[in-house]
Parts: sequence; structure tokens; C-alpha cells
Amino acid sequence: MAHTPRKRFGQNFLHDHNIIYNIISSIQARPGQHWVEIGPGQGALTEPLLNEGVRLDVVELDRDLVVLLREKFKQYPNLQIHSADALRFDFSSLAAGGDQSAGSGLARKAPEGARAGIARDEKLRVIGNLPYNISTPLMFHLLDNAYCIEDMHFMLQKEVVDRICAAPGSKKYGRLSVMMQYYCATELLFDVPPESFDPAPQVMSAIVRLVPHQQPPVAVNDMSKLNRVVTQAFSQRRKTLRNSLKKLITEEEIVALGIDPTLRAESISLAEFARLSNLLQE
Ligand SMILES: C[S@@+](CC[C@H](N)C(=O)[O-])C[C@H]1O[C@@H](n2cnc3c(N)ncnc32)[C@H](O)[C@@H]1O
Repeated sequence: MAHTPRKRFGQNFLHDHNIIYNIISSIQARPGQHWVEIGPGQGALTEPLLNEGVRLDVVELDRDLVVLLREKFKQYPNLQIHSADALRFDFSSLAAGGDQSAGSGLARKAPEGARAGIARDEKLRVIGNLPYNISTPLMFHLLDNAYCIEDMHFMLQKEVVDRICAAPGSKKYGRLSVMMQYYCATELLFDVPPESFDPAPQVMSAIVRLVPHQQPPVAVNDMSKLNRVVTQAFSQRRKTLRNSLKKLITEEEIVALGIDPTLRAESISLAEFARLSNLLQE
């Protein structure tokens, strides 16, 4: 039976074969790799991925779609379908060694005491045409398990991809840019127009590639402090640092770090935010 797209689950199904082909070409899936797809829907990306010979776990919230997927892909032994909310799903349980290992030190909740690392070819490769309303929390949830993730490819609102990839000095540069770039190398691959989906969303979409860093790109003593400084600085983005951060850091302290306190948050690099955050007491 045909499935009627459900707005509450952010269902905009991809039907443009050229876009599907471009996605599959750019991700370079190889037989034997372990992939995870979030929100497989009716299987627009699932089928070509399975045909690449990968091992695939998919996580789908809509139970009707889970039934449809089980029927449609019953001949594929390389597919595991999880009827679950991706926001609560324990992705580390899928990786080789489960939650026993940690490597980069970048996992937001790296398993305690484990430093051994996990081999590159055992890491998960993640893909998803994400429901736009949960895309940001879902990316941060996945980054909790960055140590077991090789890379992630997501279809997101183009506006969000632009913000993730923005460099200092750009109007789009903000909290999401700084925090995502701390965890990952980010790259916009290509744009996807609304008519590629059914139903067509109101906005342009784009594909982003996120590759978790093996080592932190800058030294941050405490991620919650980095988050606090960045949030505070961008909550008043028109103000200079000496004004926006005055409750947290004095002007003299900013100067002592070699940072111009008359600059605005949008010109401050990740490395400078890291140095500012390392000054915070509590
Ligand atoms: C934008 S659609 C993409 C569907 C399909 N991948 C495609 O490209 O046509 C988003 C999918 O994510 C599913 N979804 C929504 N919220 C979810 C959640 N919290 N966890 C897992 N899947 C979810 C929806 O049911 C839907 O299948």
C-alpha cells in the first residue's frame, strides 16, 4: 500500500534519480564497509547502498515504514532494520567492539578509561536525508560517538549546511560553525532543489560531508566552557567581544591572549574561542 508522507516525521522523500546517483557516487561506499542510515523512509538511498555490498543498519522512527522496509528488502541479508528514534539510539552499540573503545579523545562522551582506538575499517559510515526539525540535535548526538564514526553525509537545509561550513568573517559564521568545526572537517558537496523531493520542501537543501577529527584541532580544557563562551559571544553578535563577554572575561584578559577586544564574534576563529574558553574559572 502507498505510504502518505507524514509531516510530523519530517517526511520529504527523495525521488530525483540524478540526485540519488550523485549522492551514491560522492560517498564512495565499498563492499564490506559498515554503514548506518538514519531515516531510510521508503528506501531511496537504502537500495543503492545495499547494492554496493555494504553492511547496513537503518534506524527508522515511523513504524509503518519499518513494516514497508522489512517487506521490500527481505532478500537482503546485509540489512538490519531498527525501529527506533535516532535521537535516543545508541550508535556505539553498532560499532565493532561496541562501547569498549575510544580513540580520538573527541567523543563528547568517550567511554571512560579506553584509549586504544578503533580501526578505521571498523568504524561506522553514516548517511541520512534528515528530518530538518531534528537535524542539529541528531548531529550532536552522533558526535557523542565520534570515536566510532569514520564520516557522515547528510542532506540538510542548505541554510544549515552553510552555517556548519562557514568561516570566520562570513555572515553565516556562528555557534553551529564553531562547535561543528571543533569536532569535524566540514564540506558542502552540492545543493539539492526542492523539486527533488515528494512533497517538495519550502527551502533549498544541500549535502554536507562531516569527517570527525582524529585529534582535537585546538586545545580545549572543558567543552562546556567553549560552548558557554561561543553561545555568549554570538547571542549578541553585533557587540564587540569586550561587551558581549564582559560577564565572563575582562577586557585585559582578552588583550593578554593577543585577541583584539573590539572585534565581534563573527571574526573570532575556533582557536581564539578555545583560548578564551580556557580562561574561564567555572
Ligand atoms: C526526509 S525523510 C527521508 C526519507 C528517505 N531517506 C529519502 O531520502 O527519501 C526523513 C526520514 O526520517 C524518519 N525520521 C523522522 N524522525 C526520525 C527519528 N527521530 N529517528 C529515526 N528516523 C526518523 C522519517 O520517518 C523519514 O523516513
